[in-house]
Amino acid sequence: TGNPWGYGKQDGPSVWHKNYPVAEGDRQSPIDIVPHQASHDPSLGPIVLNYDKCTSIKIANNGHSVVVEFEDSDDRSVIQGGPLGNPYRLKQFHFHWGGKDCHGSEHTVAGNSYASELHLVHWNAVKYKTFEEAATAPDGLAVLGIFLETGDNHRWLHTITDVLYTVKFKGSVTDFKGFNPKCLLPSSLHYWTYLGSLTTPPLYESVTWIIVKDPIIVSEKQLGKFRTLVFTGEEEDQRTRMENNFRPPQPLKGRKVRSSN
Ligand SMILES: Cc1cc(C)cc(S(N)(=O)=O)c1
Ligand SMILES: [Zn+2]
Repeated sequence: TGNPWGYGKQDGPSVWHKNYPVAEGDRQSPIDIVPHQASHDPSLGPIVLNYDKCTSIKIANNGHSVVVEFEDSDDRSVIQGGPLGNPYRLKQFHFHWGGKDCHGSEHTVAGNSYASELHLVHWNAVKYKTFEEAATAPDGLAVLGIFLETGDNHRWLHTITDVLYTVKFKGSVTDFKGFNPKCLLPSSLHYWTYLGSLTTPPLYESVTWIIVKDPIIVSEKQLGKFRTLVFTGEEEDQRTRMENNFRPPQPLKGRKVRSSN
């Protein structure tokens, strides 16, 4: 029941390649985004989110992050436009964060980290029958990345931080209905986009990344509540705080990053 991988010295990003050789592949994520090297592509239209009918189901601690899962048996909540050739269905969202505010995001911008990064994960249900199948296809997933910066209190994030105590331990799950993640987006959806991978094992190279340029602002107190989660299960004697669950930037290997504008 041990963890096959983690974020520690012995099982962290620097050794993932031993069990997951794709870790050294040509389209790995995250990356450092250098704004002035991103090519502005006028053909890149706006990102369109249709989340009004989204159905959140539960919130869970999977031993790596805190995840909110959605009903994805039909096209009730999709992302489309931008670099995407068809609509992609919302499946879940989760976060990555640091032990201190100076780091925690996965993508960096001109070498700078944010305190946290929100990932809204979508899958190509037009071309693939299941999420699992899409997750192994080069055009299978689309992940919308939103940076979190500390400052004022975020007026809606409390809906999530108020229930984190119920999913403190790995394997815990709580009902979480009626949450629309649209409330976690910044006003402008200008973005960078590039072809990459899942940022945790199995690191499949199946993600079209759409990284929103503007961060959302959350308070240090709100972010601190994420750090009360633990990587370990209730039955384990270890209580390892869940923090620094981010992979550092990976080599670009000649990839182009495009900018919406
Ligand atoms: C393993 C894994 C699964 C999912 C759905 C999403 C990711 S990520 N962090 O690339 O968004 C990783
Ligand atoms: Zn993620």
